[in-house]
Amino acid sequence: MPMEKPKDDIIAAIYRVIQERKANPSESSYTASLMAKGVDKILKKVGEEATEVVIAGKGGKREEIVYETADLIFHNLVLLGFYDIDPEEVYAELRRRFGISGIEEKESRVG
Ligand SMILES: N=c1c2ncn([C@@H]3O[C@H](COP(=O)(O)OP(=O)(O)OP(=O)(O)O)[C@@H](O)[C@H]3O)c2ncn1[C@@H]1O[C@H](COP(=O)(O)O)[C@@H](O)[C@H]1O
Repeated sequence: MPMEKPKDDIIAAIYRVIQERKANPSESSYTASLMAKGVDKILKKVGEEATEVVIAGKGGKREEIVYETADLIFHNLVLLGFYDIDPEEVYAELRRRFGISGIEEKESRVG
């Protein structure tokens, strides 16, 4: 039976599926196969997908930028899943930065 499409936080929903695939791997799961290959394979995919975002960005086609960005976000979520880092931790970091100018933040860094 196909999974019901989540109506709210798609990132949280995908992360839950990733954690479920990690805990209960099956042969039909791409996520499980990636996890089984280890972190270097996940990192390779993140690198490839990031490069594809760059190529799509150069091409300027909205549809391709959206498609490749979705691939990159998904593979980033697999990396977070590998280390059991909940996307909420990334949201919290983004919330902490909210309203702080990037230039100001860089100047305030020590070292
Ligand atoms: N969002 C995604 C998602 N985005 C991309 N992909 C897969 O990522 C892969 C990347 O494609 P590529 O052509 O770059 O890679 P490839 O050639 O297949 O792989 P390599 O040979 O490079 O290892 C494809 O198999 C895509 O289907 C995804 N696979 C899964 N999800 C989500 O994860 C859920 C669980 O998926 P399974 O683990 O497969 O059940 C799904 O319901 C989706 O919500």
